[in-house]
Amino acid sequence: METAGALSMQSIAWIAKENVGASQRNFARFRQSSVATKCSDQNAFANLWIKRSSLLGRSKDVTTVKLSFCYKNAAASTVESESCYAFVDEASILKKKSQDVIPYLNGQCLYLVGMMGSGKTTVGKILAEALDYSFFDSDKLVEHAVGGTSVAQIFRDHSESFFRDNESKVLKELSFMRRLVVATGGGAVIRPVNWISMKQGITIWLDVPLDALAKRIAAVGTDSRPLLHDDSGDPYTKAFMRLTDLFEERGEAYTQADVRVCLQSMAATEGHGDPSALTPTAIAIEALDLIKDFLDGKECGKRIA
Ligand SMILES: Nc1ncnc2c1ncn2[C@@H]1O[C@H](COP(=O)(O)OP(=O)(O)OP(=O)(O)O)[C@@H](O)[C@H]1O
Ligand SMILES: O=C(O)C1=C[C@@H](O)[C@@H](O)[C@H](O)C1
Repeated sequence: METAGALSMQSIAWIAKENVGASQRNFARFRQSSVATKCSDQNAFANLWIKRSSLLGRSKDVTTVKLSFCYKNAAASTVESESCYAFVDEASILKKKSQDVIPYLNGQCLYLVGMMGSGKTTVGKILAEALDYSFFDSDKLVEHAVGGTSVAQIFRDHSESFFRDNESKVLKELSFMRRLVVATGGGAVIRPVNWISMKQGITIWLDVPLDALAKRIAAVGTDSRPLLHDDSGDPYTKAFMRLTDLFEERGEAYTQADVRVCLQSMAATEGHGDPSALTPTAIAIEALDLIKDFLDGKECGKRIA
């Protein structure tokens, strides 16, 4: 179709959530005036349908785009329709979303909280690069502060509470800084004093189902994770059992975060239901969306008050 050919790749390289309207199975309608203006017939208007998974930034390369045209005076609502392929790449989406969120952030730090293995380091580094922030891992800072030994060794040579005291000191020092993404230790949320430090910035909970966490941890082993290492059994089962206990103790604490990135919900929105299929970049993109919503809400609150 001639008009479908007029749809430029540029026009769909970026899909803002607020432009997404009604949805069909696996497709979402994308309202964009530039598409309609590319319609050669002034009496027609266009609907652009983009594969839903692309909206989460998951499709790395090609996505299906359906373009349908409705003529204002026609009896049938849709008289022409065409499918084509377009490139929607995660990197451009991440870049665009981070540019959008930077003015709202105004240099505030981001603190990633979540269970061990939830991706705080992996997603944190992606966010830091996209926002042109510095990345810090609080576990690494504690290791450095205690003379360069590993977290596991600190637990062995000293105690968990010695580790936690140093973790609180590190978080307090970071709270005076700006333009940082901090991956916190999985247990940082249990001390209220740490929330006072982290709430100087924006707190983001990476909420990953325990089953997916146990799979990730089993894949890399539990040597570096002292709280998981002592139990016996196969790596997946011992990780899953211990994570379940820890989550019972801490689940509530994570809900204090300003923003919750729920991988189960993301996977459900994508239609496949598998949180393990979500890329770290897609998770970072979702985090940026939610951070912007959170900061928008704060601004609205200020205006209303
Ligand atoms: N979205 C993802 N999909 C698949 N694997 C992932 C994803 N995010 C992280 N991983 C993998 O999971 C493991 C744990 O990730 P990462 O170190 O980022 O988590 P963490 O929350 O910082 O962990 P910890 O609190 O124990 O330091 C790594 O092997 C990483 O490559
Ligand atoms: O979940 C936890 O309590 C921990 C997570 C790691 O990041 C480390 O901070 C340490 O192993 C404790």
